[in-house]
Amino acid sequence: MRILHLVPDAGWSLVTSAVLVQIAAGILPVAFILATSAVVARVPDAVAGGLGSAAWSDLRTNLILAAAAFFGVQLLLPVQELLGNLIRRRLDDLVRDRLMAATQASGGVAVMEDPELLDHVADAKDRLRTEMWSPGAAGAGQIALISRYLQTVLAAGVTSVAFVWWAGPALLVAALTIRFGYRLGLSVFTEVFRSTARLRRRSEYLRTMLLQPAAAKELRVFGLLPWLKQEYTTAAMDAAHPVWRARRRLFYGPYILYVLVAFALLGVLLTGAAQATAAGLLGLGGLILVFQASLAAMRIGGFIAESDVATEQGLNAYRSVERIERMSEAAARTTESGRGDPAGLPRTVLRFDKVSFAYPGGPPVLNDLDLTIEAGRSLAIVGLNGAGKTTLVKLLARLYEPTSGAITADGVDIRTFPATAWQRRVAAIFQDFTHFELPVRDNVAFGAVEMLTEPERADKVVRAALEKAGAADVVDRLPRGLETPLSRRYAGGAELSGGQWQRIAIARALVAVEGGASILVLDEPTANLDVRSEVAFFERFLDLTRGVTSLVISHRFSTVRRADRIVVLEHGRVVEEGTHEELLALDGRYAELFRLQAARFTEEEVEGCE
Ligand SMILES: Nc1ncnc2c1ncn2[C@@H]1O[C@H](COP(=O)(O)OP(=O)(O)OP(=O)(O)O)[C@@H](O)[C@H]1O
Repeated sequence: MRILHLVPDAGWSLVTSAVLVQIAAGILPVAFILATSAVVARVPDAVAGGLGSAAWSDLRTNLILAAAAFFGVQLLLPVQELLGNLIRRRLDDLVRDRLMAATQASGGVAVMEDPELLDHVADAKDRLRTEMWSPGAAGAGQIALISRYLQTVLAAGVTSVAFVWWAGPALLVAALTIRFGYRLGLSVFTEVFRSTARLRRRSEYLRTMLLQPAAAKELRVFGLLPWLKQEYTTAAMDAAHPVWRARRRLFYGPYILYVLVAFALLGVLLTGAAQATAAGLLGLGGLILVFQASLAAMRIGGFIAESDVATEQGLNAYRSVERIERMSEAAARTTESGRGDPAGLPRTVLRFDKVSFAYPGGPPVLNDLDLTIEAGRSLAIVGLNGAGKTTLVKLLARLYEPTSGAITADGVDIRTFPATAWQRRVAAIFQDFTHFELPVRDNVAFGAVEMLTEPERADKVVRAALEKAGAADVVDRLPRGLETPLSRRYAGGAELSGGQWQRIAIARALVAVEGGASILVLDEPTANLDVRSEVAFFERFLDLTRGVTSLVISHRFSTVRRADRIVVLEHGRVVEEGTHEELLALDGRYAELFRLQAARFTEEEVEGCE
């Protein structure tokens, strides 16, 4: 029923045409059986009457009818397939759109990291890619059943009329019982298959690692290829074994039952029909009719290639899509329900007020954190690995929501704005920022994507940002300038170094500021820049972003010391804050870390001079 509700979305005219064709495809085989039996019944009289007799012309008419029914069935086959394919494609396109809309419904990313959601996404994506087992194929498969059921009912009816009244009901009960038993087995099997989604996801990940260039360097340098192949084989077998076991358990037994019951019932019916013929109660044509119609009626008990697996697997994929929609809608209700407008904020201050946060199922990362970020000033955050610096920024960008406490902009809780609206205020370049395999222009203009609708302005702004980020000369050297795709996988594409990519990302952030973002976050912005470039960048950066609220996370003290204020994060709390000089004078954690790093640099310099 679930899938049937979806079917009309393929378009009424298409669905109506497909249903009509299916009805014809259900009637024609029974017409063929009737006509061929009539042919057999008329042969003795026609032979006796000779050419030109009434019996002969009767025989000819029935032969023509049988031939017409036969060719009708053959002609309808490609039409059934074509209409089925159209329905499948249309429905799959719609389901694909729904899947994409669902995964983008929330401004937060927590739901996208939920393993349950990821299993459902993997399952739905897999099934949509196969086409044979997709929700669309399930819709088309349901329609294909019309001809099968119609044929069964008509053929059973024929046996009742032509032989004994109970033959038809007996055939129907036997065939449908076997069919529903088989379908039940199929649905349990599909559930078993679905439950292996996580195992299949792991084996798919290992296979992708073997095939894609991302891990090619490490796999070779560390000699991981044999290990990975073994691991992939094990993972693939772990995913396959439960499916194979279920297949043996659920299908072989019912299939044998089907064959036995079909044989027994057909044996009784056909022996009865043969005896009736011998006794002169049923003609030769009647015997052939009962024989063919009984076989046709029982056929529905077996496997129906164009429908069975597709409907079960497609339905499961559709359930996954519905589950994703429910999970994403629930997430979006939390992140997008605010109605406020954050335009122009913050004018004075951003505040973390007793903010605590833990990733789902994980230990606390932030504990009652209080932090004040003055608007229009620069703030640096330092702390050891895992202290929660990036997490703090993710909360500020509303990629996650605090477990308790609140983040406010000029005193207004930022949850009163839709997350997607608030995110337009924030330009963040994360440590693991995305290397879009797209032209330089897009990579930079994505800071304010609406700019791409005005190519001339976009080019001007992009060039200016590249200049400021110190990446103009890198781009000038590229074969197609701003048009160069940043990946060797495309003709005329180029691969950039880590530091060059970082400059591109910084330019992206500057474009975002130009586009109206008022909070600029740079997480380890200079980690890939050499020391001289880093110093030059920061001097320029502070000038460029004057008046913008900027947050910089860095392990390099040469970077953070230039910020207006510095906070030290430890165990999910701010443990020290002040200017570089104040924190040194405090002689606490910051001073200790600074001295450690300074000592290392001094040693390196001394060694370098020796
Ligand atoms: N998506 C995530 N899901 C679950 N746990 C996470 C996630 N991201 C980070 N963590 C955990 O949260 C803690 C803080 O991580 P975070 O990235 O905020 O630290 P950080 O201070 O930025 O560290 P680094 O200096 O190494 O970048 C770590 O223990 C990490 O394992």
